[in-house]
Amino acid sequence: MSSNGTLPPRAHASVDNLRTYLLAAGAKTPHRAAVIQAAPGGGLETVSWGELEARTDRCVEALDALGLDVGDRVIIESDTSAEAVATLLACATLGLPFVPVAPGLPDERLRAIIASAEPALYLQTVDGKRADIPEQVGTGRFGPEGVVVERQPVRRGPRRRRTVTPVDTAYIIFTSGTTGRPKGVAMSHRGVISFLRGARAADFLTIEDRVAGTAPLQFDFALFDIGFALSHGATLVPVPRDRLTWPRRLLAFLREAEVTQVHAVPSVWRPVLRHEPEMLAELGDRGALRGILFSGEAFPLNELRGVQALLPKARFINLYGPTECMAVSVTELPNPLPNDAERLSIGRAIPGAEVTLIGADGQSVEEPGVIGEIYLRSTSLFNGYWNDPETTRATLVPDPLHPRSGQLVLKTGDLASRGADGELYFHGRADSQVQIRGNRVELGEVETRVAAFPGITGAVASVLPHEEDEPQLHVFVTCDPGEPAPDARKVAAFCRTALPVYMVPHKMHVVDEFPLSANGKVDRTALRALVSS
Ligand SMILES: Nc1ncnc2c1ncn2[C@@H]1O[C@H](COS(=O)(=O)NC(=O)C[C@H](N)c2cccc(Br)c2)[C@@H](O)[C@H]1O
Repeated sequence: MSSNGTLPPRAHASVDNLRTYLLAAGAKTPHRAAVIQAAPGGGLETVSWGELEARTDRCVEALDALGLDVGDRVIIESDTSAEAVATLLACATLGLPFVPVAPGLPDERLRAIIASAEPALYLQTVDGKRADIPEQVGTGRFGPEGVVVERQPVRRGPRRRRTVTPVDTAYIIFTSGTTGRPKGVAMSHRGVISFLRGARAADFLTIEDRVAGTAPLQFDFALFDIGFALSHGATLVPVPRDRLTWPRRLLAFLREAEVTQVHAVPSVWRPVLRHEPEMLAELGDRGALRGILFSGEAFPLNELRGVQALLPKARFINLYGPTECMAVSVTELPNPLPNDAERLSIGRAIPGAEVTLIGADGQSVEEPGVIGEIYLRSTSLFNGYWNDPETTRATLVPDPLHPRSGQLVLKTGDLASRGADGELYFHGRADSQVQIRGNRVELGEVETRVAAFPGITGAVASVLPHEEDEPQLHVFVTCDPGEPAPDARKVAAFCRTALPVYMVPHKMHVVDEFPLSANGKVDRTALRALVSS
């Protein structure tokens, strides 16, 4: 009993809460595997649904004893694992927003997140290496046995909340805001669950599936992998980070764990295509692999075609959307893609959500092929940016179709057009739209064309400022290891036959591989720095 004689606040079983929603599917089959993961001593270990719930409740008891109140933040530093899932579900049970971070996060980044989120508690795994957590934050470690608190959190007065509601914040994802100050995306239980419910319409998973997740825990892709797998009663198979760096090790792990679905950003497949195509084909041919889900950035068409050719029987899902709404759409792509496909469909919003394209004139775009900015109406919209009402107001805006209604919609900053059948096609970020000689350049189109040149395996286009002249279009390319470097003039001529002159790259740079961000997306800023240095 807490100080004022009432029960500590908890999510009632009938109420939308991440814990209730993610454990529900396994409640009837407590002996089935909820998580299959690399065992500390090598090989694999299985954590059943019954064991996952027992671990979650052990964590709840330990956290409950600290007297924290609904809304007090808990940082969880870990890779995805059964222990991490139990700990974040325990936080959800008590209404403690968790802030997931991966072990590789630089110290100063963690300090910035702590300064912004002012967490009550910082938890890392039993073998975590992090030290020097600021004094005002409680610390502890978690493992298969539950949570052990090392430094008590500073009590912030009596509990004032009596229960945990669906609109309470489930987690805060800190993304690298353009200003360098971390931007905390606060997502509610209702938001996450409404997206996961809508995503089930894709009918992509069954309880027999083993879903490999490859995203770091600070990326909402990882939270989606956990949510999508567990809400279907399927088995989550977290891929250890050190397995991601070498294709052979990654594919061996997928084979050993008999994985049926792989969720990954497109860049995960680049080294696999380059070094171990046959091994990937085997996973689809004689192995269990039957589904690929990707998100985070457009999958380069030539690379997607390469993966599809090696997995002719697999289903491919393109998941698009910003963290501020978990995502917008879940679209199954044809395998193989039609030969004349020039860009990937991002389909249509999940059931229960609706996209409106808004043109430069602020009116809704109705004609096919015309580009507008994606505005999203949905119950999966985030609660706001942590401690930043101004940026929140610029992102959760009055419905442009009915400004007086009080309804808010998400202004995504992404551009799209609709095909004849109403499906959406992604045209990049509004803030990265570039003009050359007054013409809008579609970087994706430039990249697709350059990557089609014989011997070029990848292309990333970027407009770089030029001191005395106007901005110039550069393209960074990776090449077939066995082929001679392509002649820039021939590549330009190849582009000239298919693209308007202002979209023909002015300069080509050959790189060994594309630098990646912490979330595994191509790091365009790092590429641009190669030139200005
Ligand atoms: N499928 C695509 N084609 C093209 N461009 C994409 C795609 N998915 C994103 N993007 C771009 O990435 C931006 C968003 O970046 S983000 O906020 O870091 N979040 C992400 O990437 C992750 C994303 N929320 C996600 C991923 C998996 C599951 C869930 Br549930 C949610 C979008 O606004 C788009 O510009």
